[in-house]
Amino acid sequence: MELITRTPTSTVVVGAGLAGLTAARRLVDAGSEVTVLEARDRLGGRAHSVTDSFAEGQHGDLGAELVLRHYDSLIRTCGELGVELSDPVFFERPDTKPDETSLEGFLDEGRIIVDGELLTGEAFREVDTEIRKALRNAPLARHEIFEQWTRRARLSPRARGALSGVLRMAVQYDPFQTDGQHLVEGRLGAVRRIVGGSRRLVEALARGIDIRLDTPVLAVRQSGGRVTVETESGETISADRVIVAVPPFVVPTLGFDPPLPATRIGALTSLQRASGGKVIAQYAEGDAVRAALTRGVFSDGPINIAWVGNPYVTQGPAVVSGFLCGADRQFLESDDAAVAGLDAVVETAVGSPVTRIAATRKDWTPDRFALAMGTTLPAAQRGSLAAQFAFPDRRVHFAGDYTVGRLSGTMEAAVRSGERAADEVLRRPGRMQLAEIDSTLVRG
Ligand SMILES: Cc1cc2nc3c(=O)[nH]c(=O)nc-3n(C[C@H](O)[C@H](O)[C@H](O)COP(=O)(O)OP(=O)(O)OC[C@H]3O[C@@H](n4cnc5c(N)ncnc54)[C@H](O)[C@@H]3O)c2cc1C
Repeated sequence: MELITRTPTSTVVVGAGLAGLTAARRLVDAGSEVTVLEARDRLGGRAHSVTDSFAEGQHGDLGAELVLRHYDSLIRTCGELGVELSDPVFFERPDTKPDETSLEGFLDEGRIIVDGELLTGEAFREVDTEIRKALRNAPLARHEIFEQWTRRARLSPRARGALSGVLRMAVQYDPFQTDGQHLVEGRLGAVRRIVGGSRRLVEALARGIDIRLDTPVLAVRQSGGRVTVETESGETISADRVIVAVPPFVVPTLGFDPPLPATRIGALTSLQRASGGKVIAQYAEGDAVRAALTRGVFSDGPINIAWVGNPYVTQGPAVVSGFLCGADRQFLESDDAAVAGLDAVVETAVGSPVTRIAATRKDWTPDRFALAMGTTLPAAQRGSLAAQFAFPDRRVHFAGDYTVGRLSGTMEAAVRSGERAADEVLRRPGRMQLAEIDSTLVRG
């Protein structure tokens, strides 16, 4: 049953990441009046491409980069906006068999570094055989923590080391925090990039939208059928609806009046944080680096994986992205340690010294507008958690990569959530489901 109501005409979107920009784009395209308030002096949030110090106009992505084959909404959006995607690269072995787990798909000669040694020949075969035997004889139980499984299955330190890099490909947690389910379900498959960096999508989404940068939001207040957003500088902006599209760990830093329900706060504060970020460097020996690292090289060190960030560039220097994730604060906090760590991974993979042209690094954990790289919702509860996070609170809607179940913590989740939040605002113009009446009209 539906009730005829006034069509919402104005919306404030808080946060100009992929979720907020997707929502704003959809609303503007539907003829709505939209204002986006963004805390930073730039767009994109955790989709952040940088070019400044790199030679030959190359870029690096300090945040989101890999576009997976099942990113349907993102791939469609790129198509609609004329944003080019690269050809795919396989990180897993392209010949991975249907009955192999994604973890087995990553077991590949010459692509895993343990204790500073690239596993090739007999050394690789030993580790490969041991891991496959362990998976067969003591299969990972559903939701068993990865570290627990390596002990139950009596893996040698070398095999554990090999897998500690591989497992952080799936989620950026430490082995003692990673649900083994993430490693056995699904496949990464072919991986594409946004040509020119994630900023190309960000710029295309933002075109023609009223966006105010350097405008951190302090509080969101609902009363009298309107929502008022208060900024840190004391400005207030009223609208029919608000879409809050900030990262999950930032939501508890905003004031909500009336306060958010206890269940939502409880769920938000229980989320696991993926700490860390990326170190990116450009190397002069482009061909050698491309040959060794285009499909990614795993390591048991703090840089768990490094890959060529611009594989569609086939000449000149190569840009390499290294993931810095986990609890090793020394690496997360020091430019020198992070860059030296990436150099070591690249040199080991290439097998000879390399010349670094430029480098940059970002740790997202202390960044007050992110407070982490992100989160992957726990496999066992992701459906219920995502439903809770996505549920509107009267006139306040929520978007962001944590409000989508299976793909939480990805660009695809951010885009899908933005579309969903915009549709909530636009839905059935002038009509409201009976179930929403209490929350949006009676209590609002
Ligand atoms: C290092 C790293 C690598 C990644 N790699 C990949 C990858 O390869 N593939 C992939 O799919 N995903 C990847 N991700 C995840 C991806 O970046 C995110 O899932 C996605 O960008 C999240 O978009 P979002 O809009 O939900 O959040 P965000 O991008 O974080 O956007 C939220 C916005 O809200 C703003 N904001 C925060 N607080 C306030 C406030 N008080 N007032 C106003 N604005 C505020 C922020 O500044 C930000 O712009 C990676 C992330 C990181 C950090």
